[in-house]
Amino acid sequence: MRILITGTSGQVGGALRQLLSARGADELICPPRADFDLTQPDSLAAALDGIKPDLILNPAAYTAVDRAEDEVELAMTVNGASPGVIARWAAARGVPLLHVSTDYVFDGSGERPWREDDPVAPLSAYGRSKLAGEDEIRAAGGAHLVMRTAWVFGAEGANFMRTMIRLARERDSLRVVADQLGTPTSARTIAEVIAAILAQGKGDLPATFAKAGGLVHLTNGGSTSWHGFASAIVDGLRQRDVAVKAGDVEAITTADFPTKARRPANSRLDLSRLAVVYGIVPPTWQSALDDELAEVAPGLR
Ligand SMILES: NC(=O)C1=CN([C@@H]2O[C@H](COP(=O)(O)OP(=O)(O)OC[C@H]3O[C@@H](n4cnc5c(N)ncnc54)[C@H](OP(=O)(O)O)[C@@H]3O)[C@@H](O)[C@H]2O)C=CC1
Ligand SMILES: Cc1cn([C@H]2C[C@H](O)[C@@H](COP(=O)(O)OP(=O)(O)O[C@H]3O[C@@H](C)C(=O)[C@@H](O)[C@H]3O)O2)c(=O)[nH]c1=O
Ligand SMILES: [Mg+2]
Repeated sequence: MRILITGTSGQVGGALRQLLSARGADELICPPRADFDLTQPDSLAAALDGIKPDLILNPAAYTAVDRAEDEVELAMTVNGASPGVIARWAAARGVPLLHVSTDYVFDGSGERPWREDDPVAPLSAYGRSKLAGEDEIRAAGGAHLVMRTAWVFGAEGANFMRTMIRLARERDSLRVVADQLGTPTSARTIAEVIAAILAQGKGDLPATFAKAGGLVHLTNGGSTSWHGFASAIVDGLRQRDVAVKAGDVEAITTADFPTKARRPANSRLDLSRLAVVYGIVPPTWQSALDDELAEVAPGLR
């Protein structure tokens, strides 16, 4: 099978490329941004005609949450309009599309984890742009699976774990918000779950996507706050004998840490559908963090 993977210089695309190429069963086409530019939706149909994929995996996105507040149109084009073009191309040719979306489509109200059919109400320009992408894909009417994930981290790429590692080694103290709850999710876990679903879909991927109604939540197991995540990162570094300058991580509130974009207070995603439909129960976020720290720690000692 010819699989197009977008965004392979990013966390999720990179992990997908690594995992699927190690399995060696498929031909992977991983264009750099210059050859598949989501800021240019009008160029994508011709690019897709040239690539001729049998399956499209689309993790590429505009992911700068605060900057999106000042680049609303650009974020909308990359995260909304372009996925729409890809989805219509795919629907017209019977090519299944797997797309990655976000917890930031929710407003973060309430106390329980968000289910797939709960009402969406994004608080940020990034969240609105990702919701637009979801809507475009559903409207295109082809075989699709939108996977909403959250708080993506890993040994590579720009992410909160790597930011905290850098700050903990540079600064005397860390201050991190304790009133936003969610689930850190490793890019590796996301790639493994996607690969497992693709394996289940061998022969009839559209039916496998349809079993979930085209939408499924996917994070690691458990939940914490950004403060809890930061504390676990610092503890994990110490346990691995990495010198850390910062003392305890100070718990602060969202009001103490002003940012351009608003973020959901309750970002936890309910994983029941993933378990019921696909029989997949991802590892806990602590176990995923352990795996990533094991990879980076040797280089930090
Ligand atoms: N990061 C997170 O915490 C979360 C992410 N998500 C979603 O998961 C998906 C993957 O995120 P993640 O891997 O972390 O993202 P990254 O920011 O690590 O990577 C984004 C990728 O998209 C590519 N990209 C950005 N703009 C364009 C463009 N105009 N044309 C082509 N390619 C482009 C980037 O390429 P380049 O290197 O050229 O910039 C990069 O390869 C995204 O859809 C995101 O919305 C969901 C929840 C949490
Ligand atoms: C760096 C830093 C951040 N924070 C806060 C700000 C924010 O509320 C929270 C996380 O900060 P970040 O900027 O890393 O997170 P953010 O960029 O909002 O992460 C989001 O990215 C997009 C792409 C998604 O889809 C989401 O699921 C989510 O992962 O931590 C602190 O409290 N102290 C700090 O020193
Ligand atoms: Mg960020």
